[in-house]
Parts: sequence; structure tokens; C-alpha cells
Amino acid sequence: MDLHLEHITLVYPDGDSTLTAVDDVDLTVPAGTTTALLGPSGAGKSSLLAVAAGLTQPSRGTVTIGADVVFTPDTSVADSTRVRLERIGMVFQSPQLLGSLTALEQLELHAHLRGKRPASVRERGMELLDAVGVADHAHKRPAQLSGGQRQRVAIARALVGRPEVLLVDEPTSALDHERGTQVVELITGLAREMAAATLLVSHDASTLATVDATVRMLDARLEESAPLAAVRPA
Ligand SMILES: Nc1ncnc2c1ncn2[C@@H]1O[C@H](COP(=O)(O)OP(=O)(O)OP(=O)(O)O)[C@@H](O)[C@H]1O
Repeated sequence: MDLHLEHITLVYPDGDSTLTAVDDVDLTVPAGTTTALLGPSGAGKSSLLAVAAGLTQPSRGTVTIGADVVFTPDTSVADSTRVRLERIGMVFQSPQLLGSLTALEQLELHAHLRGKRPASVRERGMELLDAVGVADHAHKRPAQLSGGQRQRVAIARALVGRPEVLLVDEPTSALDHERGTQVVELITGLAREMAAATLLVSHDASTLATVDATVRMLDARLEESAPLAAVRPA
């Protein structure tokens, strides 16, 4: 399913006045493709991602997955949470793994919280750990893994619920250039394979050789958008 952000505006209260963090942004991410969202610090990238995830209500505008309008200024927290659990996977800047669980258990817990059956989850979890190249580490805890391996587990975890939309916030900030490039390549490949519409926030354009499109935010607005022709076929 495609992800559509339409006329998204996000205004934060700021003392006696307000701060517009996202200003009338329109963006479509086709299913199976990855769009990188670039821009300087404070441009509004994380704010836009938070709206796309239903973590923050937009002040104006709508988020649509396929034909379903999922987030509007009026969407309740309960409805946003349900959509996020059922349809959206997220990868954060730091992997945010639970220290006491093995890599496989991180995925199992995540799937369990989404109501999946334990038997199918274990198999799917191993498949995904294999897909991200850490199957050999399935029974290790985060402290026994490298930074890159931890980020790979977090990517597998985000995909365990078969999300239609994958939202990724600076996945490479803790990695060197080579590992960062590999992680972006992994995400774009999995997005294509799983037909997930993927929006990836990045500071580092040099790691983005494999993404399908790039857009840039500046001062809360989308500055430029790659033409659709630049989107490679799935
Ligand atoms: N919860 C909040 N309340 C008030 N203002 C906020 C809040 N979150 C972000 N802002 C402001 O909104 C603007 C956009 O911030 P945002 O974090 O979205 O930018 P960013 O492009 O992701 O930056 P970075 O690359 O540094 O993470 C900034 O001016 C920031 O100070």
C-alpha cells in the first residue's frame, strides 16, 4: 500500500506563541519503495515522521495508507495506536532493544504484542534474522552484539508484523560509512521484497545510493521532491 501525506502541518505551542515544525507537506511513498528524507537539524524531519507514525496528531492534513485515511487532527490515541500496531513498523536512531531478551525474543515479544500466534512467530522471526544477516546471533542478548548487529535486529523487529509502512529515523547515525550504507541497502531491499512503503530520515546522503527517491526538508517545508520517474521499479 502507498503512504500518502497530504497537507501535513504540525504546530507546537512555544511559550506564548507557536512553532510550525511541519508546514503543509505533501508526500507520497509508493509501496515497495524507499524515500529518504534529508535536511538540516531542526528542519522538521522527525516531526513529520512522528505524524506519519500516528505518534503525534497533525494540526492539519491527513495520513493515508492505501485508500484508508488513518491519521487526521481528530484521530483518537486509541485508533492511532491500533493502526500503528497493525500497519506500521518503526526503526529508531538507537535500536531500543530490551537488554534481557535475546535477538529472537525481541521479535517474538513484538509480534506477541501485535496478537500474532507464538508458533508462526518463531519461524518468521528466524527468517527475518536470517534476512538481515544475524541468524547466527539469534540467541544472543544486545550486549553481546555489535552496534550494526543491534540495528539489524531492530530492523527485523520492525518487519515482524508485516507492516505496510516502514518508518526509519536515522538508522545509520551510530554506524561508520560502510556499515551505514549496508544498513540502508538492507532496508531498501527488504522494503521492496515486502512491498512496504518506506520513509527513512537521514543526515548522511552518502549512505543513500540504494534508495528510490530523496526529498529534502528546510524550515518545516518540503524543499524538493525527486520526480516519479526517478523512482526505480520494484
Ligand atoms: N515536542 C516539541 N515541542 C516543541 N517544539 C518541538 C518539539 N519537537 C520538535 N520541536 C521543534 O520543531 C522543530 C523541528 O524539530 P524536528 O526534531 O522535527 O527536526 P529534525 O529535522 O528532525 O531535526 P534533527 O535532525 O536535529 O533531529 C525544531 O525547531 C524543534 O525545536
